[in-house]
Amino acid sequence: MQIRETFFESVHLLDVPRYPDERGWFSESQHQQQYADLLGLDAPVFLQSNVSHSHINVLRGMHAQLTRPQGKLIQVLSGEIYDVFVDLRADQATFGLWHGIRLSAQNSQQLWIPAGFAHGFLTLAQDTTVLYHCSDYYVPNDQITLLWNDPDINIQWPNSHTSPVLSPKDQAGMTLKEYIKCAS
Ligand SMILES: Cc1cn([C@H]2C[C@H](O)[C@@H](COP(=O)(O)OP(=O)(O)O[C@H]3O[C@@H](C)C(=O)[C@@H](O)[C@H]3O)O2)c(=O)[nH]c1=O
Repeated sequence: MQIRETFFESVHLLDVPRYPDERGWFSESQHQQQYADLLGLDAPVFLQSNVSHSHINVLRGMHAQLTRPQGKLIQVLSGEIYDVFVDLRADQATFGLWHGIRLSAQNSQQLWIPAGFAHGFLTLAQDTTVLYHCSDYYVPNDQITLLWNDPDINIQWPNSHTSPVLSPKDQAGMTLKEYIKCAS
């Protein structure tokens, strides 16, 4: 497996091998020991796995958990997304900065986002299915939503001329300034 650096030192893009043959292809979606070695993590790394399916132009996020932050290993099974992560690690010089990466079902790339980031994505294709493994459980009362279009974060979403479809929770997300107050 090949590991690529991204804008943030601890966020990695992984090229997961695919094994094609006359039937189609095979690929491993999660191998505890390999990921622990590759990413320098302690096992157990993943406690919960999720799948979401979305129509085109759906924006989910930006989500984080305050006291039980989740690391996420993200992979697109069908369609395409623009995946975005915002650094919420208060002790980092990159606090409040964001980065985005396109992920698609065309390859078996996976994106590893460690705990401490808010995460979200915009779907760029109809019938987009995303699989992600999380390093901790979902704790609804612990979750916060950062506003996807907070001018202080200034995420440059693709197709910005059209309004994305958001859940009511995500429409009512907090700004980075509000987050700083609520987290301190
Ligand atoms: C995230 C999650 C949701 N749910 C339920 C709650 C709700 O009824 C329904 C939909 O939840 P949400 O609207 O929060 O789903 P969604 O907006 O897809 O939330 C996800 O967004 C992406 C960007 C992430 O990074 C994930 O960690 C997760 O927060 O599913 C669970 O049962 N378990 C879970 O782990």
